[in-house]
Amino acid sequence: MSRADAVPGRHGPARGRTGPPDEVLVECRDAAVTFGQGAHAVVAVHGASLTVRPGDRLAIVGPSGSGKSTLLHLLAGLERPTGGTVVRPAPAGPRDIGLVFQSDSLIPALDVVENTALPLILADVPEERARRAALDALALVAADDLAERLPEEISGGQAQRVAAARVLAQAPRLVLADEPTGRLDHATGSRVLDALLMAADRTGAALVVTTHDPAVAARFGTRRTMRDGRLLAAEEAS
Ligand SMILES: Nc1ncnc2c1ncn2[C@@H]1O[C@H](COP(=O)(O)OP(=O)(O)OP(=O)(O)O)[C@@H](O)[C@H]1O
Repeated sequence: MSRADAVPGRHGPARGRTGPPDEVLVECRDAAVTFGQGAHAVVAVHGASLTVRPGDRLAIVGPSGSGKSTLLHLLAGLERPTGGTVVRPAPAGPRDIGLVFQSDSLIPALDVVENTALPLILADVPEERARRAALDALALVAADDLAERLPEEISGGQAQRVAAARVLAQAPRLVLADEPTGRLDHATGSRVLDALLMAADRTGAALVVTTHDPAVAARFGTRRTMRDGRLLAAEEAS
């Protein structure tokens, strides 16, 4: 597989926790996922090959049910391939992969700022520093006014912004976002996307999103289309 199924972003030089230029964060080699068995088997992903390196900006596009989320779950290590392999050359530590998923993943008993700071606290960042980083990240997605609220007191779209802020605060090397703007109006969606792209530029992270939205995909250096579980060839931005 050649360099850059996903190419580096166009948003300036990467800084932060960068590694060697050819470093691979995660690679799918002919990776497949079949759910169920026999007559009920659904092949969600057919033999996908994809390499993600620091600084990559990749949008996986395609219609509902085409396998985008399943591919993202493979990259995240949340789904095991039923065929082929997914290789992660360096073992992923607690702060190495940041996930922004469709389903609400906030902890009900923690308020918004505590939820946002949680990955840092789990990685032993001192509480006050973690809280400040969380508030900064919430401000980036215009959610700092929600800081003291519980998840049940915010809307689904606001929860999506908080999930994005949590990843921004964590500053992981690989950010995987499943339809990060799916439930947001255009202006708020743009703001979340700006924040994710800016944070990834700042830290040198790779950013991989799934999306239905061509306007979102257009902001990414590389677009890969999923169709009926098949990952089509790269279409690189000019
Ligand atoms: N846990 C599961 N068990 C059985 N089938 C599943 C499971 N998860 C996904 N599928 C099926 O696999 C296929 C791909 O689903 P996937 O969620 O990856 O698509 P998607 O492109 O992300 O869709 P959407 O844009 O609607 O989120 C679909 O046919 C779906 O019904």
